[in-house]
Amino acid sequence: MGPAGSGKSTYCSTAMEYYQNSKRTVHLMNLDPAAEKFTYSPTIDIRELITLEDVMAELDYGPNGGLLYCFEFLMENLDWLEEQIGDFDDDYLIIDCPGQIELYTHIPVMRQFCNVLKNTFKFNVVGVYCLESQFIEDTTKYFSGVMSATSAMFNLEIPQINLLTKMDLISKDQKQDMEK
Ligand SMILES: Nc1nc2c(ncn2[C@@H]2O[C@H](COP(=O)(O)OP(=O)(O)OP(=O)(O)O)[C@@H](O)[C@H]2O)c(=O)[nH]1
Repeated sequence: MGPAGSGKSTYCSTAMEYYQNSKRTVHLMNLDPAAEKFTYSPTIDIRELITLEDVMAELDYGPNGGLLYCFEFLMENLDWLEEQIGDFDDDYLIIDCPGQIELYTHIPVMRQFCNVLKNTFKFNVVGVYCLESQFIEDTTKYFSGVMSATSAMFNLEIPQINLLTKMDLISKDQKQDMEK
């Protein structure tokens, strides 16, 4: 999870490759009903159940209301999800989430989804919150990002790893400052 463009999909496909190379069985789910293209092929794709585009066209919703509708629709159609993950047993499942941070910080849908994964499907759920490392150049942006990550952690009530992404774009001087 994390803001739009923070590197979530890139992290998911890299993690997927890592697990596959370590001979673990791993699946990848796209949970973004508005996703257009991927750097990976998802095993499970919410867009097979519902897409934001269809909701906006058919119900005349805006993007935010449409996204909420998609999540509510998913929660009402858990038999679809059960069919998709029915025989995963002890496999790993990486879930690539949408970039609207309000889903993690103050709207209950993602928390409900995590509860379903934990209580109904018996997964051990861990959140990975992606934050662009360039934010450390700007105190306001950095603190705002850190507070959003903290808010997600409190709201979702799952163990959370906070990840600074795009470290290759950080200058040598900034890296040295970080290490101090
Ligand atoms: N240089 C650099 N670019 C990266 C890195 N990770 C992601 N990017 C680039 O950042 C852009 C956004 O990355 P995505 O992985 O699509 O980000 P996202 O959070 O999934 O984006 P949304 O799905 O739109 O919310 C893409 O152009 C990536 O190639 C990184 O570690 N280094």
